[in-house]
Amino acid sequence: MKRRKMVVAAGFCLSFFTGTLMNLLFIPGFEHHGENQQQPDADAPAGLRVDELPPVETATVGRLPELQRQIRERLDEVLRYRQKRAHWVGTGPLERRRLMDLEQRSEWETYKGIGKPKNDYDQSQPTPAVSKATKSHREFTRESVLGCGSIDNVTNVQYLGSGYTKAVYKATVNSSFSVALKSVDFGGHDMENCVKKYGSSPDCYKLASFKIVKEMTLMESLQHPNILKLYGYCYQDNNNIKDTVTAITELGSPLEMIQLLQTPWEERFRICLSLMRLLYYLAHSPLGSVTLLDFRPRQFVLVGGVLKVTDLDDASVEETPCSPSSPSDCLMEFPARNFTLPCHKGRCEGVNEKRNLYNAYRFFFTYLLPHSAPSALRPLLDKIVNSTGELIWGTDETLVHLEKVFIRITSFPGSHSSFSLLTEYKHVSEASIAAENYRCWPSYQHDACLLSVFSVDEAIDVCESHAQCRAFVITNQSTWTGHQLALFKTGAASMTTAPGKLSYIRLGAAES
Ligand SMILES: Nc1ncnc2c1ncn2[C@@H]1O[C@H](COP(=O)(O)OP(=O)(O)OP(=O)(O)O)[C@@H](O)[C@H]1O
Repeated sequence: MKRRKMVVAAGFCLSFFTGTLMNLLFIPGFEHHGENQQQPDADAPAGLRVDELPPVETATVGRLPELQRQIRERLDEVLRYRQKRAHWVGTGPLERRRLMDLEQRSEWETYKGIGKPKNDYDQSQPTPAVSKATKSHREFTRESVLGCGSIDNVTNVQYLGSGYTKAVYKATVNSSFSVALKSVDFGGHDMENCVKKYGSSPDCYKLASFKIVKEMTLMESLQHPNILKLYGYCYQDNNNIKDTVTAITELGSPLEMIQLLQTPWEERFRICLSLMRLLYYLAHSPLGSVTLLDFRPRQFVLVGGVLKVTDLDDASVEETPCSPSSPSDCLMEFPARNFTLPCHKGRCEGVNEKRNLYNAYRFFFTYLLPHSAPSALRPLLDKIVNSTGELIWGTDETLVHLEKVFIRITSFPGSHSSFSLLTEYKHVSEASIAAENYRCWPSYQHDACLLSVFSVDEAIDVCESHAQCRAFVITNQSTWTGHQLALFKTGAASMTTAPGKLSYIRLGAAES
């Protein structure tokens, strides 16, 4: 943690003086090959200084074949995904480029070819726009594919987060387009532990960078609205490490569970529905049934209220092998309970989708679904939560039930609606109430009571249920489900003209 902060601090100090991303963060991938190499900086964290690493000790030399074996395994895994993808569909531009690289290299050499564009461009593709800074073979930029040239002059760089292996930064490309830049965190736990054990920074980098390469491969192979988009990548030398990789992806905001618990139910439901649509896709993906082995909320981000998975380096398509005579082969263990799945044709049946589903239950559904849900939907939601918690349903059936909830909330009034008291409210068209706010929960606005309602009837019922409510405004905004947002008020003295808005004042309520 301390080291992480050092990296960030050093990065921001440097950025202040130079204004370039390269100097900013020491993100691998921003040093120009062939240009003046960055001199080791006194402020740079030790983990980044390959030239200052202690010599490889005799004790670590014997362990290097082990490190090479791990690198080899990661390479093989990426190649397997690539083959599956190639069998499945014609390749996209990024993938095509990588496949061309792979074809032309010896197998062992391929680790550094993955993701790296060749010198010459595929003639069947439009000529890339090569900027002044994109003269080396490391550069490629196409209309739809970002490369090193696109991130040379990024602005507004901000540290977003880091995990065991990677560090992620937000940056603006062309002063207009925000992206996330993901690279190996040289000061992170993964690199630090590896270098401590094996003493070889370039090899440890290679091992760690395969996580990014795998993630990029999966992002390209698995195209879904709930999987973060890969915009491109950049391979460049960084200090003494060749071919460091930076993935350029869609930008999201990290998921904060505490914050989510305070958001209106409709938004929480949206996240659960997004997640279930993702799990359905993963269960039937072109690569096979994909499981997310590391399924914590921090592996997801929100993009405009939609949940997207960002961390794919722990995704797997391997289905646990089993023998029918050994039921424990298919034991799926979680902290609070275990499940034993059937063994079918030598594989634990549905293990990948069931693992995802139970994780969705324990990290998301149980917290986000029932809590302050409309009462009319409670039976259906309780059934979803119970069935996923017991793994009674598979992914398909769970999605069907969540889609049913979605249809109900978009077609029928919410739970509040019981009977109309419309005659007890005075209706004023083209009017809003500027002040007289009070707070309620769970509001779309922290200092006011802004709730989603299906109809005026429902807004009246809400107002009747709040002791402070004397009036409300039906705004011209709506939520993602199409429900209107209504602003509840303690009075109507501050009423003003407001085109498109409707105010309702409780009869008998003070208007002045
Ligand atoms: N595209 C993105 N937009 C916004 N934030 C992101 C994005 N990608 C990742 N993050 C944030 O950066 C953090 C680290 O990214 P990531 O999970 O890929 O790294 P990691 O080293 O694999 O982490 P872990 O130890 O969880 O496996 C994430 O927890 C997330 O909060």
